[in-house]
Amino acid sequence: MRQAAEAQLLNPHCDLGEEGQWLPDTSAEICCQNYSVCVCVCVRPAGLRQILTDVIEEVRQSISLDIDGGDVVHSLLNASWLQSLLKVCHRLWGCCLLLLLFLLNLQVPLGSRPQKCKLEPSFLLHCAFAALLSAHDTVAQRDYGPVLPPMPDELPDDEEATRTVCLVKNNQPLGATIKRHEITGEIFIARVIHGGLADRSGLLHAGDRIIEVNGFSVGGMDPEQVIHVQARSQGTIMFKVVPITERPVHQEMMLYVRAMVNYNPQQDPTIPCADAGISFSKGDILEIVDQTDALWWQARKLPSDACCAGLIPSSSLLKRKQRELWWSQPYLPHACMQICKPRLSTSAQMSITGPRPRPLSSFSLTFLNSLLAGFRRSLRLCRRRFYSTTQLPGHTRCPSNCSTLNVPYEEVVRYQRHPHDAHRLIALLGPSGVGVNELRKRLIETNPRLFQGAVPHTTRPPKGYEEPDRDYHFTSREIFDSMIYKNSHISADSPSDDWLKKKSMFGRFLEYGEYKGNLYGTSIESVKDVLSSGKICVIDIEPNAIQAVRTHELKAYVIYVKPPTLERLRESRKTAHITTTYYVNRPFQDEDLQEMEAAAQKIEAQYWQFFDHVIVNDELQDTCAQLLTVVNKSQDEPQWVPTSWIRPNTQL
Ligand SMILES: Nc1ncnc2c1ncn2[C@@H]1O[C@H](COP(=O)(O)OP(=O)(O)OP(=O)(O)O)[C@@H](O)[C@H]1O
Repeated sequence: MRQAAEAQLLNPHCDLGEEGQWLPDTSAEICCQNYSVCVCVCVRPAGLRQILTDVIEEVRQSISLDIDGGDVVHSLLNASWLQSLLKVCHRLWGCCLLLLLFLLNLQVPLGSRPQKCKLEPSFLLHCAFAALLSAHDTVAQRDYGPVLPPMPDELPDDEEATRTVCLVKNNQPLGATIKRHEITGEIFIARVIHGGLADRSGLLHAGDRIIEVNGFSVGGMDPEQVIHVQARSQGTIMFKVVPITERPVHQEMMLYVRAMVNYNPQQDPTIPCADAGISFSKGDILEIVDQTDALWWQARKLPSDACCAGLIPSSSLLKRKQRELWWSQPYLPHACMQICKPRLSTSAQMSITGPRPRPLSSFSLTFLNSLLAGFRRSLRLCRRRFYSTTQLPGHTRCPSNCSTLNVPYEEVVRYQRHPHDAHRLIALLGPSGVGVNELRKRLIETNPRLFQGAVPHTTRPPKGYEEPDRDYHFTSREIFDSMIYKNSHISADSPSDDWLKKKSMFGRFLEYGEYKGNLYGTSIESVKDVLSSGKICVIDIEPNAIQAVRTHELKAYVIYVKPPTLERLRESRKTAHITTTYYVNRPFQDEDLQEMEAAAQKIEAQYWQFFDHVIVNDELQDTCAQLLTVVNKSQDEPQWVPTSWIRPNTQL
């Protein structure tokens, strides 16, 4: 029984009773002997009671919090205490099953039992109960080992309590890093990696001072030499440590983030241990399991079944790194600034036939410059021109506006739309010519009762066949300008300015632009009108409008339409036409396809982290089918969304 108990694999993070301690992992087989402090290794009923009490308390706290139900369930199911409880249940169930088998055996009529079953059922039952009672007595009397040598009588008062920990090496790393004290030169355990071998042993902690490794004193050694000694050991490895006296209380909390930047520990000279780091790319979801260290957090990349976490830079450290990198780059105006000026100048370069746009008033020019974006067919050429002429952004110098510099990790939660809630906005984007409009059109055609576009605003007069508020919201320039102003300056219900309040009743724009002297734009209100009618609103946006749609009220699901390889583009677009002017479509030329590919690279380099889904538009029919599936999933299945959408005022 004792051996069986010693071999059990239980979670070391849950204390089972005051003196109790989870048994170590079998794969580590820790033998714990202490020269002056006795470490008890047992499983006590009090411990189980404690777990159950914790469970009830945690559930009670979860209920009292006003948070998303799915989030609570997800947190509960992932909680370490539940995992521990399941392990306990698993083992208890194993015992019960054994007992049940004996009892069943007893129920079977003697005649029907196989001949080879020689033992009488009553005898088997007796043995089982006897073993059970004996195990109970053993545990109750605390008659378990290893039996430690008696404490020496004459122990000096200043004798330090030490702990000897013996781990059996397997092919897993130890899961701990060490460091040398700058002044004393002593070697300490710097950090224990969550879920690693050392962590699961429960016997090595950050702050423990290492005295010996495999019998060798580490006094005067460098951390590298200590690691060398450890690496040379075969079979088992033994540490003699002075345990840290006051272990920091480690509060385990669930935190999920979306990475807004790429990170590779192998290219980071400042990481304490590159092998302990994990790499991640923009858009990856990370589960932060430890934020104790202000500089280096521990995390898992999802989806993952790895129990061992890895090191990642903390939010503040990553911000600092991004800033340093940014300063080291050659100056490039940031896209959020570039997007304005080149647009105006390129539209001039483009020599679009027809009257030139009338000069904007200084008022509208200022605000148009701040968020100029193309809209529909009229400005597709501007988009194409813009992406083909601007530099690849890389790390551009715009510290105040660049979101990746300010928020390297975006806190996220799993969100499941309630059937009675408004649908999530579907925002499609991609390089010009890739097929965003084609896909949007086809999606709406599949079910016009469910899918609908937003009605745009324009300052141009209606054409004969156009119906106001169905084809366009035809507005005056004055109202359009006030909506642009509202975009930049006033909150939705600023009471101070009656004039603006009256003029801006149409709300703010997601994006807007000018073509041939007329303004065009998509307002948030137009999108909300569709959503509040119970339909799914499908719009196409410029990449720089992503931030405007990623809000609590619209909860946009952003789908990036990516071109296939150049080879496949040539093949699939043989009969397709590209829009060159308002009136002219012509077949794609190779140059168009190359421009599309280059534009795609630029968009991906800057905005990949915001894409909820990426669809490669190769075969049109296939892409349409994929799009439909993805859109349905976006509404019906849980998705990672920024925490601020669900719990405002959340910041890392
Ligand atoms: N997968 C595809 N295979 C073949 N042709 C396609 C495919 N996707 C789109 N097309 C065609 O490519 C052309 C350009 O598509 P579309 O107008 O939708 O581009 P876009 O992304 O909206 O770009 P822009 O805004 O510049 O027009 C259209 O003629 C469309 O029918």
